[in-house]
Amino acid sequence: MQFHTVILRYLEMELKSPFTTSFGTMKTRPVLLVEVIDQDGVHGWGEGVAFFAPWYTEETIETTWHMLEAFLIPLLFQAPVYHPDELRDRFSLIRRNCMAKAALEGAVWDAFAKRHHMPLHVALGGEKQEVDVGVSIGIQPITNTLKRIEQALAEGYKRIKIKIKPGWDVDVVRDIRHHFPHVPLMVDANSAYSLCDIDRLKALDDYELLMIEQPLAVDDIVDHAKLQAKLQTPICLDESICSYEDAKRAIELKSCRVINIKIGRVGGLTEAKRIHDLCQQHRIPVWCGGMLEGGVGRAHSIALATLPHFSLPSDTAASANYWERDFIEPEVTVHRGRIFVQKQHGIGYAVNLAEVERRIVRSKIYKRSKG
Ligand SMILES: O=C(O)CCC(=O)C1=CC=C[C@@H](O)[C@@H]1C(=O)O
Ligand SMILES: [Mg+2]
Repeated sequence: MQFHTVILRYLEMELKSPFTTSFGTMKTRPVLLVEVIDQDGVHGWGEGVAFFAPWYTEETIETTWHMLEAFLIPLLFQAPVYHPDELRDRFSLIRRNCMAKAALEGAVWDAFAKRHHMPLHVALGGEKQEVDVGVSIGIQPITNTLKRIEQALAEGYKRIKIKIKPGWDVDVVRDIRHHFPHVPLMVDANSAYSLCDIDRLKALDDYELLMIEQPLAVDDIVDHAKLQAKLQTPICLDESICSYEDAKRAIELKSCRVINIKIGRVGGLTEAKRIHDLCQQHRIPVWCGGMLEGGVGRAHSIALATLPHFSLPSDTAASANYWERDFIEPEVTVHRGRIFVQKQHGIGYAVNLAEVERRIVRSKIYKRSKG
């Protein structure tokens, strides 16, 4: 495939309700849509998942745009792509900037699958026809939290994740367990703790949590190993794992017992697959994390979650969990906690350009120069 056109579109999406984590509250979600077009007019779609501010990783929507414009799109135009796996090497000239790489690589994967007349999940080697789904609930007053959990369970979600931070942890989990003694429950701290908080984290061992996600700093896999040795509850790493090498080190050091794989955080589907395969070899359970994506990003995550070793519910809730109206057709729906994987070629969902236009902040077309 020789790509000759890339279109970047920056949208702002209003969340149905604000989402609060240990680092702040989000009401509006910026989305960077990437469209690639090859020599035969095959289109592919990708989504950049960075936020406005660099509080989850160091990337933001603006740094992503810059990296794409200044470096990654020129690298894509430089030579044909026979298989999307090649982009991992081609982009390795650029350090990190994983979300920028993943946005463009994802669009190429979609085009590749469409060109070969197959659904993206088949192109990736995925086998499942449906994926199990959980829901992630932001920090909010306990009565609202309990109500949200009840509603999510009524909708069939297979696992509940709540966000915690120091001062919003053990008491909340105790309350939840009181009302929902047997619900599959986990917590996500987004790095809000240090080893000094070990007693507080150990107190969570009493509540049969599936896992504690990213309790310590993003670069603290050594401390995570010390913590995991003292906790019964499995630690799941999220922000700490940005590559295959990170996953390898975390497994060797026993820093975690579960890994959350997010396509954007690890630099694309090819790297996500490598981490999946590594975890499969080491019998480390994995699940597909979410970034409050729009429909295109969610479609990529659903395809990834069909790989055989994704054994725990994904953070890929229904479109209606986040938006009044998503910009894909059909929207993502969840039935009894499962998403049925689309059979159409590529990501399996069409981009609704009218819905995209409604939210557009700016867009730009990049053309390959001839010769
Ligand atoms: O997309 C979803 O539903 C998952 C939402 C979620 O839990 C997260 C989204 C974005 C950043 C984080 O706060 C968080 C996570 O860490 O997994
Ligand atoms: Mg997380």
